[in-house]
Amino acid sequence: MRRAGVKKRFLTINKNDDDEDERITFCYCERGSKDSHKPTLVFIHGFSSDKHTWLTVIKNIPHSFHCIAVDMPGHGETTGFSEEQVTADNLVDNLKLFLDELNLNESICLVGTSMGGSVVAMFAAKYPSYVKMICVLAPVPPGEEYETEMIQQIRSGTYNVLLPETHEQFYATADAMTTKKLYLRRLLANGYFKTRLPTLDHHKKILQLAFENDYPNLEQSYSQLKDFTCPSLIIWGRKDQLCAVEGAYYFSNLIPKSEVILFDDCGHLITNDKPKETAKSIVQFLKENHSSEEDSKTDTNS
Ligand SMILES: CCCCCCCCCCCCCCCC(=O)OC(CO)CO
Repeated sequence: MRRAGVKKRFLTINKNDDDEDERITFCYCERGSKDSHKPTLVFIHGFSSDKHTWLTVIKNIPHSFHCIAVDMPGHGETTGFSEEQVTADNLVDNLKLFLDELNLNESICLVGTSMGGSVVAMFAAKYPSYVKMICVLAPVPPGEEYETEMIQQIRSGTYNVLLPETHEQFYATADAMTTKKLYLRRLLANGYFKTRLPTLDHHKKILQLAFENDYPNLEQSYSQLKDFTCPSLIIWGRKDQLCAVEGAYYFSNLIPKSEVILFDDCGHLITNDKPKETAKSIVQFLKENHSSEEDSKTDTNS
């Protein structure tokens, strides 16, 4: 792998022994191993992105933390899904399968960005016992109240800032999504047009279906978070043009034990614009919330 200590792994799951079509292979990056004293950090990327988006953050997290960044169905090197299967419900349930297979079913901190943040929020609403804490970075807020011009343009088919097709559009996307030039350089270096253009139609289809089927139900899908009692960290960039920063307060009003951090000079791609600050915020949040619980355990034992 590109960074020291981070290994790339594959995990195949047979959902149905009699049917090869129901075999899925997750690809993920892992650093360290499970530690009974600390929650494992599991990272979920956004739409048309992949596990590598987290490397900038993970490299700023102390090595004592077990970290996993997984490619979600329909993305990266995870295989075995058709576009129609990449729905919010499926992403949530397949994430559960993945975690079950790795025995990570009670003490994780689930971290997600953008569409991945939405998946994390829905996962916590549906399977609260799996998580100790969640951290969402600019998840998609529900409804027209929070709808930005960019979301409107994507939804109406006028212009899709998330899937640039020409160099000109690519620069416009970089300008709109990030305050740092790094994003641009990294993607160009990786050959954006070589790696992304072949998947363009595939991602167009996934996004179109998400807007048709999942977007109208977001409020409903998030609603159970009102009973979610685990500590939740909400991170947003003040210069986010895609998911309105006011969404941070939608989530903090919904989730009982939540905390908001807003970054100045930060666009929608938080892992690109504020990798160090994001890592620092997550680690501090983990320490504050996890150690207090350990302390109280020690107190009752003594
Ligand atoms: C298929 C599951 C549906 C889940 C629920 C979400 C439903 C609404 C999706 C539409 C809104 C899409 C905006 C996402 C932006 C994003 O993810 O940005 C990436 C860069 O492209 C950041 O890394």
